[in-house]
Amino acid sequence: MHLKLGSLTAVVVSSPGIAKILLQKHDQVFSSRSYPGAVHALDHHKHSMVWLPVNNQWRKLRKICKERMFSVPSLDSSQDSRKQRLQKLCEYVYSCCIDGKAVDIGRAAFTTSLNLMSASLFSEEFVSFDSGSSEEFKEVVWGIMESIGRPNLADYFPVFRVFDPQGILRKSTVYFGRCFDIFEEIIRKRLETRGRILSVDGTRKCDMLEALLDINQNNESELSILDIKHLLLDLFVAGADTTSSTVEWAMTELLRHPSKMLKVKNELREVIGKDEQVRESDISRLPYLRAVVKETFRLHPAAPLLVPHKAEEDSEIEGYIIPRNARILINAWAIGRDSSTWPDPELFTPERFLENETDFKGQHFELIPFGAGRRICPGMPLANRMVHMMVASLVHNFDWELEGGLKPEQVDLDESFGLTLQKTTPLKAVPIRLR
Ligand SMILES: CC(C)C1=CCC2=C(CC[C@H]3C(C)(C)CCC[C@]23C)C1
Repeated sequence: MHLKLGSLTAVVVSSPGIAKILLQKHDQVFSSRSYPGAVHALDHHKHSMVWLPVNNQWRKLRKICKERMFSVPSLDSSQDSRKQRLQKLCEYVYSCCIDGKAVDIGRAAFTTSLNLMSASLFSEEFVSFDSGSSEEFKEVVWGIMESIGRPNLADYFPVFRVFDPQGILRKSTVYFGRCFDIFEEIIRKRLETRGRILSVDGTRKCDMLEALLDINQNNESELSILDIKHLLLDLFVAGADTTSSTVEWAMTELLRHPSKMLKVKNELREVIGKDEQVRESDISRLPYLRAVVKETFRLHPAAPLLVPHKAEEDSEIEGYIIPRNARILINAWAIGRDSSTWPDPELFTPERFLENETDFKGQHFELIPFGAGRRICPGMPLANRMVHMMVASLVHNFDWELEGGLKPEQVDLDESFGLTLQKTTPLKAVPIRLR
């Protein structure tokens, strides 16, 4: 589809075949980014792995993510601190259970996602479920999502850019600045303790910040402290709301289909054991849980149009002319509901993934919630663990009743699209203690 958005030309791709051509076969021409004006805040576009074109700086950041932060050994080493944060989620849900209070699944998952990210990055807790302590960080990330998510007139009519008519650039600059202040404090404290620990060879933390500071301390030109702050900003914005909205959609679909909820519960009870907790290494032994997550990614991709690509030069694809500088939107949402690819696309049927090996890791273009090709989401390995572990913990440790005696078929699937695909009415469910 070709859209004229003000002075911007957009091309929307809604079929797996064309997505494969743009993201894999001809990915050189299409692997740059077309980005919203807000990304200029604090010159983020000059440092951000998400928004940089494919150049040496971009390759360097991707290499650090792949080898030092999201590799299996690196993720395994921060597994225990994530486990503690999941324990906190279960304690919070348990407290609601005792009070007979409903849980806002999306909000609880957002807090947990932030804590799982900060556990992996800094091995420390960031936000708590009740308001108050470091609520500020939650508010900052929320604010960034909100300000970037809103359509910006200046993006479609560049002549307005200098006026910043909706104040989006100004707000983003304030939010980014507050984020950087928080990161600066964490980095300063860590550099101090690192100095002491290295001298008395105490137990160093094994989190991603250690890996980043190792690189920075060895070769400042390789990765500056400023680069680290921009990278942390990308990771939190990319990893928090996307993970929590996916968990909320998964729980929504399971509450709409009690028989599927029961199948996940039974699989967890058989494989893990009634009184045991799920571990990240168990995920590969839980095929039905994995099928539920894949079906959630198919119907409710957190970034329905992925991250906008840009055509570097005029090109012809399957007879269509894509003009230079066109904004390319890959419609992962439509691809996941394409009736010529998926039988009964509207039905939530995880069973469809039990017969075949279709996966979401970028090989199968009919399921690309993380994108594909060289710009595929670098955080996918961590996202994969967080989503499976949050759904498994909520389902394995509690039974759930819909608030206000709502019937499963009454749970609505309305979507509101900000930056990520939000559920319009937050999912509220009452936890019933199993044991
Ligand atoms: C402006 C910066 C902080 C920023 C980084 C990453 C992102 C931003 C907005 C859109 C957002 C999603 C597409 C929802 C998921 C991946 C990360 C990304 C692309 C905003």
